[in-house]
Amino acid sequence: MSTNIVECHQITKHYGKKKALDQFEIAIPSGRITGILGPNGCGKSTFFRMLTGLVRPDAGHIEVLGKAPSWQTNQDIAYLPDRARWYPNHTARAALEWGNSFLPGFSMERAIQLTDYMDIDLDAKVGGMSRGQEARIMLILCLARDVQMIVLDEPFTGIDVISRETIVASLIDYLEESEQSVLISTHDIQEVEGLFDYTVMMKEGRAIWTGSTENLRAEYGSLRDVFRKMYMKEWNK
Ligand SMILES: Nc1ncnc2c1ncn2[C@@H]1O[C@H](COP(=O)(O)OP(=O)(O)OP(=O)(O)O)[C@@H](O)[C@H]1O
Repeated sequence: MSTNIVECHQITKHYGKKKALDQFEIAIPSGRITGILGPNGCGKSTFFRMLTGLVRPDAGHIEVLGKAPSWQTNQDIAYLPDRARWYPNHTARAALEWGNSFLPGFSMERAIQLTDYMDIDLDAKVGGMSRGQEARIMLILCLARDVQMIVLDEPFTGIDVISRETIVASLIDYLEESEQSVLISTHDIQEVEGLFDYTVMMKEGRAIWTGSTENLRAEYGSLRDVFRKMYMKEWNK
């Protein structure tokens, strides 16, 4: 198998007349925490849905973990869709029990450790939790799986800065021990800048920069500066 977990060549995807991905070209190495960064509507979720076999390209070629994505990809990838919510009347424990019954590679032991680590009361109902606590449960459902790849679509949206800092710190600590490859999309780089060791910058359905975050910083300054340039259309690459 190649050392890249994801390879996309000349991917195009339309929704009606709207072009969501435009000759999208990318190679993502394994074992990294990769940030997929870009403004609203640049195609991040479309790319993630394609990785998990939920959408197909109109043209081009995609390989994930050395194979074309399909419904079986669920065996190898833990995917957190954007705007994912859990049933409000269920407890955190019920969410984990569901994960244990239905998600391939799920470890109840690891899930319980993570709830302890992320300070979640197992007997609390999700409906009575804060947005940040619920987000942690959705993350735990992904992180407790022994899969090669974890894909998190906008996991920090709507979460306040303090909770976000806590979640990011837990993620960094937890993933340091792991050999899993993690892809995280965000349009808001505040407080997550230290999380990514590999970065893909997207704009208007294209990957406009891909490489180690260290190289990106050396070339252009902080991710925040790069982002600002993108928004202000100063980016000519
Ligand atoms: N099911 C759909 N039907 C029609 N248009 C869609 C659909 N899904 C996405 N789009 C459009 O495709 C483009 C890319 O959307 P996508 O959700 O992939 O971007 P994104 O970068 O994830 O955005 P955000 O950060 O706002 O979640 C947008 O213009 C969006 O409106």
